[in-house]
Amino acid sequence: MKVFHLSAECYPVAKVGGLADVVGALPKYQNLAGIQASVVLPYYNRKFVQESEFEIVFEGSTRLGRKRYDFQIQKETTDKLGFPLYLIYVPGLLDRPEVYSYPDEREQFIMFQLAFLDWITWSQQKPDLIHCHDHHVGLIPFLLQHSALYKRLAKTPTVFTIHNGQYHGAFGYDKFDYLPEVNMTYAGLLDWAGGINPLASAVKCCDKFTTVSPSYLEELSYNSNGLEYLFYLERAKGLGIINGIDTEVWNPQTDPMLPAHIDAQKPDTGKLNNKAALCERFGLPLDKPLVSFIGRLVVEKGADLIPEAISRSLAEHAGQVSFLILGAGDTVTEEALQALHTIKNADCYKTYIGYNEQLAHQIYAGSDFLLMPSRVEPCGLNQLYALRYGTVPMVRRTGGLKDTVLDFGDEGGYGICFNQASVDDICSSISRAITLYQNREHLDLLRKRMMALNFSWNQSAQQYINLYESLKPII
Ligand SMILES: Nc1ncnc2c1ncn2[C@@H]1O[C@H](COP(=O)(O)OP(=O)(O)O[C@H]2O[C@H](CO)[C@@H](O)[C@H](O)[C@H]2O)[C@@H](O)[C@H]1O
Repeated sequence: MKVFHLSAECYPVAKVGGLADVVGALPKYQNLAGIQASVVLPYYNRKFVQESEFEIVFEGSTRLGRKRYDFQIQKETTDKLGFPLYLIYVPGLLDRPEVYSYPDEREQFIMFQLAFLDWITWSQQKPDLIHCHDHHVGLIPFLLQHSALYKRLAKTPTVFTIHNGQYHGAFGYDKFDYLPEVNMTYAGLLDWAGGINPLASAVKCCDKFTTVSPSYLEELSYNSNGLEYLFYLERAKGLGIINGIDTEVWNPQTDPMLPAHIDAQKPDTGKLNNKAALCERFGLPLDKPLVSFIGRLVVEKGADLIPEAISRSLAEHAGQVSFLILGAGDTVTEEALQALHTIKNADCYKTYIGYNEQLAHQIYAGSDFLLMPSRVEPCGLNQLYALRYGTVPMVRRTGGLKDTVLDFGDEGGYGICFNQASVDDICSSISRAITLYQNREHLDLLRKRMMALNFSWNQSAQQYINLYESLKPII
């Protein structure tokens, strides 16, 4: 079975968040399970691309509005990521370093989709299925079925995975002419609330949509930034499949980014050595429980609550807990986190504003607790990395966090769970963390329990394959 994954991100080529981790791992595990899964990405002028070798496998040109663009399909020659990787190179549009935030982002992603469809149409390929990830490639299911240009592929099944239902990629009808000629009888399938909405269109037109956890599938019907009714209507087409993690990249016993490795059977020494290196780098005390946060500093992640929760906890538990934050995002939150460095007890607090992959690995390994007070969390990977690195996740019960973390107070549990994305709930979970840290035997038991959990991709990759198989008769 031949499947193309289409996405804006893929680790290690271009990563902004968890989408990259999934697209960089799922196809690898699917190939190991016996299907032929490839990844198609926009071309990014970044380190991985500069340091790898590519061959041109197709050249074409396609129209976007009034302009015609030449494009190339470049294939990485060695398949070193565990799957064939194709980049779509469009001089002047898809040839830049950043993944998002260009003023012509809309044009970039439409062009990406059109060039992909042109390529597989003109090169006479016959994929068994096309798997699209998030709104950046949400127009594919509609275009396949309702543009005469791609008629040959019209019956190709499509799966659409929602990693984040808050972002839809919507745009106005003034950009309608960026699309190729489509059958206007069906143009309503592009629409939501008077605009072209790629996420809504994908949900309407795909054969099956998936969410990255079962709980998130339910939540979309009451929290999806305006698409609630659509998700309610289309609920029979949805399936929740929990993300896995790439256990080769995220292996505490071999991870080259760590100063010390962690043995899952005897985690204490490895944890301590990692914590010592981290505390030394940031000037934090080694003998206090270290609570960390890693992620985009946005409202969805509850990042705006963190500054007040930290300042309150440092006042209530002076000298009993320390904090380390790694992230970038909303300016107000970044500034509030920076301002905390000047408060009383600030010697137990450090923040690093920016993106740093290696530091993230070191924080998962060297922290005692990882805080995730998310308002919305479709799956969450950070808690899975924390579990694998023996760090107790402190999570708000929502989406995938609810599906993957059991409170240590419950039988067989290992994490700290709370119900509200509020400063109060975060502070009480910090108090629980401090108490737990004082009971070293219990903490050691939880670490061993967490590190024995299996969140590898094997099972979820197979669930996707089963889903693909179930769509085959449509061909
Ligand atoms: N400043 C920084 N420096 C270094 N590394 C950083 C970083 N900020 C974030 N990261 C890394 O980026 C990834 C974030 O993963 P999440 O699952 O939290 O992602 P995100 O919300 O982007 O993705 C969406 O898609 C994923 C995948 O489906 C879902 O799990 C998730 O719930 C959904 O919101 C992790 O690998 C984390 O370590």
